[in-house]
Amino acid sequence: KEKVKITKEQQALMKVVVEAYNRHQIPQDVAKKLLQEQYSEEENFLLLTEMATSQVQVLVEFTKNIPGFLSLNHEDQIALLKGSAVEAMFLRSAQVFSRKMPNGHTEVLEERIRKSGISEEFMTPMFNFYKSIGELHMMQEEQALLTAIAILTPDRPYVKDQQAVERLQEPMLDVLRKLCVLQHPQEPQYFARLLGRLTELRTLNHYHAEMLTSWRMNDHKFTPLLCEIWDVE
Ligand SMILES: O=C(Nc1ccccc1F)[C@H](C1CCCCC1)n1c(-c2ccc(Cl)cc2)nc2cc(F)c(F)cc21
Repeated sequence: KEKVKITKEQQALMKVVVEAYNRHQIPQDVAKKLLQEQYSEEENFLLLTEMATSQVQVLVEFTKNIPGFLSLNHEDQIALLKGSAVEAMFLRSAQVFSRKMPNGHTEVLEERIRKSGISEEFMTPMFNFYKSIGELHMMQEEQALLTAIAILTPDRPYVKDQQAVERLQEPMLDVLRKLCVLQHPQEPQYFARLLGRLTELRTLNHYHAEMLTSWRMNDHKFTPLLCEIWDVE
């Protein structure tokens, strides 16, 4: 059985990505807000657009710290950000949802989200994803690397130099694979399950524009940044 070993360079890569991931976290805690009180559908929509707008700004800062990203072709940098912003938000939401909370809090949080204004048809796929992320009990190194791997997806629309993106994504996949073997020795399939979540994440991508435009309220206002990043308005 070959002894899996994380090299010095891989340690350094992981450190950079995890520090960037932890540095660029959402300032105010949306879960705490939602647990404090029940908001109207309009207030929830406004909260979502504020959270999502700050999440995009945070994502850009995180991405700039991914080794090699800033050396990519500039149009490709934009294509990768545009292609992954919604996934990064759902991944972040899933991580927020699966955080250990005092008894009963997760149920209240789920209830508040169910009543936030999102139309019923999207609840099942969204909560299935959140629960499947929760079951993985991901460490923050895994969360950070998985987010970086999602951003560095070579086959996003309009990416010209896919090989250059692959060359950045591969080292992340290598260190994540080793980390999974070392942290979850009893679960040889754990790495594959992690990557499977990225596939599930892409399906949520299809729904996101409709989730927003079908929000139970009229006159949906988006920030200019969200109009750029999300396919709305
Ligand atoms: O703020 C949000 N997500 C979010 C965005 C950026 C960074 C961190 C985030 F958590 C929204 C709120 C907004 C206010 C109304 C309820 C949903 N949100 C979603 C979500 C996100 C996007 C769509 Cl289209 C549908 C639901 N899923 C959540 C699960 C949670 F555990 C959570 F705490 C908040 C969550």
